[in-house]
Amino acid sequence: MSRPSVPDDIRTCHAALEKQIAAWDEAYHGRDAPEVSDAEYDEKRRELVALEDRHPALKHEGGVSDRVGSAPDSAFRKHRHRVPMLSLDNVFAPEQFEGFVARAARFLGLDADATAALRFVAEPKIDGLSISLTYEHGRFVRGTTRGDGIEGEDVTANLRTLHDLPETIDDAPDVIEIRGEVFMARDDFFALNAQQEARALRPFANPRNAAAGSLRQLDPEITRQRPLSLFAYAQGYSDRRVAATHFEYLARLRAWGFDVNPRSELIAEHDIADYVTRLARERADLPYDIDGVVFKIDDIALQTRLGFVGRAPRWAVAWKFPAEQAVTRLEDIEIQVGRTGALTPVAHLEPINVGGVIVTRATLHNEDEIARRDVRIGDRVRLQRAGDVIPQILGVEPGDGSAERGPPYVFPDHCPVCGSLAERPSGEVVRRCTGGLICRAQIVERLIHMVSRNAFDIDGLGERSIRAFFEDGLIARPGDIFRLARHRDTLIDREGWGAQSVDNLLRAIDERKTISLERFIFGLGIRRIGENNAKLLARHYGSFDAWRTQMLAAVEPDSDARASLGAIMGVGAAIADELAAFFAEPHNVETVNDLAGELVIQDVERAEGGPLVGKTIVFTGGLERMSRPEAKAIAERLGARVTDSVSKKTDIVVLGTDAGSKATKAKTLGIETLDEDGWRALAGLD
Ligand SMILES: NC(=O)c1ccc[n+]([C@@H]2O[C@H](COP(=O)([O-])OP(=O)(O)OC[C@H]3O[C@@H](n4cnc5c(N)ncnc54)[C@H](O)[C@@H]3O)[C@@H](O)[C@H]2O)c1
Ligand SMILES: [Zn+2]
Repeated sequence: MSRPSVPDDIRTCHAALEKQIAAWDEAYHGRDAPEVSDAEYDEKRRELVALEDRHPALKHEGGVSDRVGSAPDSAFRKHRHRVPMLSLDNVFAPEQFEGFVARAARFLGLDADATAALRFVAEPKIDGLSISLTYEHGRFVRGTTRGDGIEGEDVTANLRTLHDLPETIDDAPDVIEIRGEVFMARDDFFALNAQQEARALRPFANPRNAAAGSLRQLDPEITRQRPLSLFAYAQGYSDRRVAATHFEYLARLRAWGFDVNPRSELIAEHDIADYVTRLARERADLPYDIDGVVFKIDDIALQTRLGFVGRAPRWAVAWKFPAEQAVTRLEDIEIQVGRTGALTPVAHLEPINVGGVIVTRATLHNEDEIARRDVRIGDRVRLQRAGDVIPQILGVEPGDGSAERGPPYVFPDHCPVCGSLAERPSGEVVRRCTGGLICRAQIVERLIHMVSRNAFDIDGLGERSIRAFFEDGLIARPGDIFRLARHRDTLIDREGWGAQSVDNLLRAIDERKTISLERFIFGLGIRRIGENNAKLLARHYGSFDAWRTQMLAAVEPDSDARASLGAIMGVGAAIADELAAFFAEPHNVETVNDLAGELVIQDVERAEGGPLVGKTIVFTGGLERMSRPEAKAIAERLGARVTDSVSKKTDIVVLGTDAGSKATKAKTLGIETLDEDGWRALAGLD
């Protein structure tokens, strides 16, 4: 039977969705730093599944719709689970739960009575990360994360730092995998975030990410300092059956010394809805965030027969709660000015409890959103907290008409901090203060950015200190941070400081006087120059002097320097323009020079004695992931000589697409050839 063909545009759309979701998965599961809200993520995933339902030919082996989590991080030792670690299918309403039961009954061939006799274990669905614990002869030997469900990361040493984890278990099978959830209680999470902020480190988006980020540390000592908890709730591999039912298994886990959620209950189908209602009511009072209930068919023999399909077991399902919402009064709209001058509206709310968290601030996104929802000061607004810390305003609650509303909100066209004009280029949603160099808000935000973790990473110099030092005139521009030692006496006299903490701070600053070029570039906080671009620039130019010389030359729009800047793969013309605009401003150049004068900026490691030193290399055919000029520049930087034609003196020929006669010639002469991936690997680019 031939497969129905899928129109090209649908295929393209499907591929784009897969690519986007895979990237978000990697950010969320791999780096514990989600790039979008769960709601936005779930919507795209639903779109993908709907598309594949309509066009089954789109489904393919290893496709995103069947995938769990993301691949293990290479920084950890990989470990293959004996039994895969899966995700769960979701239901949101009673009919959907009935559908789940009906599918299981059909699969097992159960009649109505047998179906009615099914028992389920209900467990709160905690938002953490699942882990697998292997015990051999009763001793804990290995702990792993879920990873992509097949292979996880070995985090044994980190898990050993958890108080709730039994080191030994009695009367256990020779080999058993016990599964559960590592999570962070809500109060612990807020305390950790406050600590992160005080130290100018990035706060975590939600307790799940905080738990995952804390467990997936290369240094177990960091994990030890993080308040992680563990609930055990499932079994993986076992060479001997330890219980006939899941509920008995939970009792067994308790006897072994694991924490098992005390709200786990054994119930019949007709009690399901009641359990959901009860737990939803208790939700805000629980010390941890939950996003639903997990229901598992209790009989383990039936579980085994049911097995799994795609990315989820057939014998369990997650009943997801809607995101927590509340209604409160919008007291004010504050306009915050960011590092790059962006004006961001923040809602000030009459304090309200949303799912156990007192909320006083929420995001209003941007000017257009406020207008679209016609949000006005004094309105009663509906807000939602969905896993993430910062709640969103969903809209205005309809009033009863008795109260008069305030006037429509007018977004300011001047910076509230420096009074400069705030412009909004056509096609952009963000309005920006044009005061750049005189805008105190931008100056302070840049300083805060500069000392942050991925830039200069100065221990003990957090947002609060920067603001205070700036207010008192101790720091006015970046270079001043490295001249703070001159104010040692003044600092010691400050409230809450003392000789010792000041000296610690000065030492921490001193340690950062030697800095890598990429951190230096990133630390400048130039718009659009994030860590990735900073790295690309550093690698490309190699030294601070080379970089600065080229940036100054690139100010001229038609210069070679501008063209080659834009040609760096991943940089592009728009970013090149941004850098040029930055260096066109004499004050910026002065600031950069002043800062650099205080520092030792390290050159990017040249591959001395690397695989390309002294080699003659020829590129032929088209490269997909970089331009030819860039490839040439990289090869030269790594010590190679790049020529146009293949001869006996050629050492390496890199074959792009449609390589043609040079490929043939290389073959006749017996010269080493590489494809693009091989070239990237040799150059250390991947
Ligand atoms: N914002 C983003 O960019 C982004 C990206 C990827 C995933 N996500 C979110 O992650 C979720 C999907 O992740 P998922 O695949 O881990 O699925 P899931 O969280 O919906 O369900 C499976 C997980 O539930 C957990 N769980 C908690 N209590 C349990 C219990 N008692 N028994 C069994 N399991 C229990 C386990 O860790 C298990 O792996 C979605 O909510 C999605 O929105 C968000
Ligand atoms: Zn301003």
